[in-house]
Amino acid sequence: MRILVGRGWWRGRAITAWVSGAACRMLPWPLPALSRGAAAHSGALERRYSSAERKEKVDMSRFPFENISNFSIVAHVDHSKSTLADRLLELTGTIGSQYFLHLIDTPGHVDFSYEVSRSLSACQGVLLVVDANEGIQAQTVANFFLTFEAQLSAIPVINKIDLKNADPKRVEKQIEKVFDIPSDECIKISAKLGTNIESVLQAIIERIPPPKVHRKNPLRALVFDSTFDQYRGVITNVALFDGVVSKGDRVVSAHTQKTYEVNEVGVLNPNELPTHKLYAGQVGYLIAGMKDVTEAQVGDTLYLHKQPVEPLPGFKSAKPMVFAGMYPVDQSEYNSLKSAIEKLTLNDSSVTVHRDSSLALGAGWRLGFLGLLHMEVFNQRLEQEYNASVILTTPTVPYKAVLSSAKLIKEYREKEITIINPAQFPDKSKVTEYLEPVVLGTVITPDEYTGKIMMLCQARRAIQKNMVFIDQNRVMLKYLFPLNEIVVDFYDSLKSLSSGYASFDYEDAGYQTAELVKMDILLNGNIVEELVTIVHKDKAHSVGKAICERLKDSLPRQLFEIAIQAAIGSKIIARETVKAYRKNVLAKCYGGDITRKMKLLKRQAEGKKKMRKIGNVEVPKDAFIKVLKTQSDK
Ligand SMILES: Nc1nc2c(ncn2[C@@H]2O[C@H](COP(=O)(O)OP(=O)(O)OP(=O)(O)O)[C@@H](O)[C@H]2O)c(=O)[nH]1
Repeated sequence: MRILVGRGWWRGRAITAWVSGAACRMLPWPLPALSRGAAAHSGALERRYSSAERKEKVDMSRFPFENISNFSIVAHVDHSKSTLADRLLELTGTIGSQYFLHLIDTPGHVDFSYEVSRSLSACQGVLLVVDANEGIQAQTVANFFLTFEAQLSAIPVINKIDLKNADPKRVEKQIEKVFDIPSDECIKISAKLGTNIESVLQAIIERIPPPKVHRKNPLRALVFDSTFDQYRGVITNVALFDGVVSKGDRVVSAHTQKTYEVNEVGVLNPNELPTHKLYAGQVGYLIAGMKDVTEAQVGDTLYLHKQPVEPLPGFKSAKPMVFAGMYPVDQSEYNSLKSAIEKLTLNDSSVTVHRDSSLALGAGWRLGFLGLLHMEVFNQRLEQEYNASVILTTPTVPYKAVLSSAKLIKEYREKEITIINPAQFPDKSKVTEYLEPVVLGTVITPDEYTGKIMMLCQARRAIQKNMVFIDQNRVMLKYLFPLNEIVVDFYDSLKSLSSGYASFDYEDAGYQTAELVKMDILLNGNIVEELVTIVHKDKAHSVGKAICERLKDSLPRQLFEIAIQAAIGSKIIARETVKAYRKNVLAKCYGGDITRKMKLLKRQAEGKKKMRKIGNVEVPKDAFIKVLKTQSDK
């Protein structure tokens, strides 16, 4: 499964940037002919620095905030954020400068919408890039609304006008209809050929307001990203809203209240370039002896020791929304996998890790991720960078229960609990209601697929909220989806129903009441702990049936009949039977070769050791893997 992932995602540089939050680049503005009102000009910053200059450090006071633009590029996958950024860099790198442009690269994907919102809060404007052939897609809409919420100026850029099928007029109209931006504000470019890129730079200067900041106030710096460097510790990306910071200052994290001494400040150009100071309005990096990224959380505010300030609004701790069990394929690899997970989480504090164990799969962990893409990327990195082979179980979502039992409330010390592990699912008699996470999904599709897509959404318990034609033959559908219904294969189904043309994106929409039940799977009357599942009442039968069928296909026949049952409480809702059979491993051994017979019997005994015994039924590890990995196929 892969959702909204473009090629660019896998480029070395981009993957780090997306997983950990954001990366930032600084663009010196090259065109002295352009000016914004009465902005003061204050010297030039050359793009290439001599080693002497590097040693001396750049004097950032030469850039008054009126000459600074902090902006970001947002776009649907493959609509060419990277190509445009490269073009802008190329163009700005030619001559001296009057303006200081910070391009803050946001992760873009909905899994990281909190990181996107924090990165955007460091900006005053965005370039909203739309492909001239594909037009507005679901991710364009999601990105636009994040921009709108952050009250930023959006500059629509229609890219790829060189394509044979480009229809910039149609896209202009879509932009006007969906985002209410007059079509004459759209800039039409070809990032590939470099056509009209100057107009984009000009629009950044003219249409994006300078940051509203106060350099004389005490320091107030937003942490909008952080990375871990083995030798230098945590490098935080900061946007200064007030004040000044320099090497030797002592800064305090508003979130943890820990104090640190600043060892280095600088800007990213695009590599780290140390500066004397950073001033309000500027975006740069700060190194201050933080040991791991949990000390520099996205959205935190840094202020000067003994000069506390009101923290910047919007801080949230990372909230995992998708959980999955992770086990080494071979238990002998437990320690190497543990060390790989530790290394990856050093750079990504939003992954939660709890030790877990399963009688069938051995020792492992229960990991929490921001979303599906986040989970997939983490898994891919384990495989690609650490050569790890893992079993990742079907993802689940965090449910909630509002307790009515005084005893349970006392035990949990709260009335509303979050349930990550089905074993903790409280009985219906002890709760007022169960809740499930929901998301507001946007689908954009050519009209001809609308009927099929609506049926798919209905089958996933989604409630339609809106439907509009964004042009003659493209439809935008909005649905409220239970998160659980899209975590497994929704995106793949949508793509195959629409021959690849529909796009999908979603945003967090809180929790809704749900009729949830705990479903047990029994083998000859004994509960299989690994397969206990929380499901919606309406889906219990189909999910239970699918698990029973899958188990039937993967359980070897044994000397006696095996009843596979799905049950809610004492009520059986699905059943399959594996007929009795005796596997005679000696069947093909004619004659009296006793050593060969012994060998075959020994191998059979070893095979049995790998089985997990449930009651009198022996279940091979592979059967668990098959069921756990595909449990929510409907
Ligand atoms: N024809 C044409 N192709 C373009 C243009 N700009 C970018 N492309 C191509 O479109 C594809 C995607 O461009 P990228 O810049 O990688 O897009 P991106 O948005 O950064 O991609 P992700 O990081 O995957 O989201 C690449 O194959 C580019 O060469 C353009 O103006 N015209």
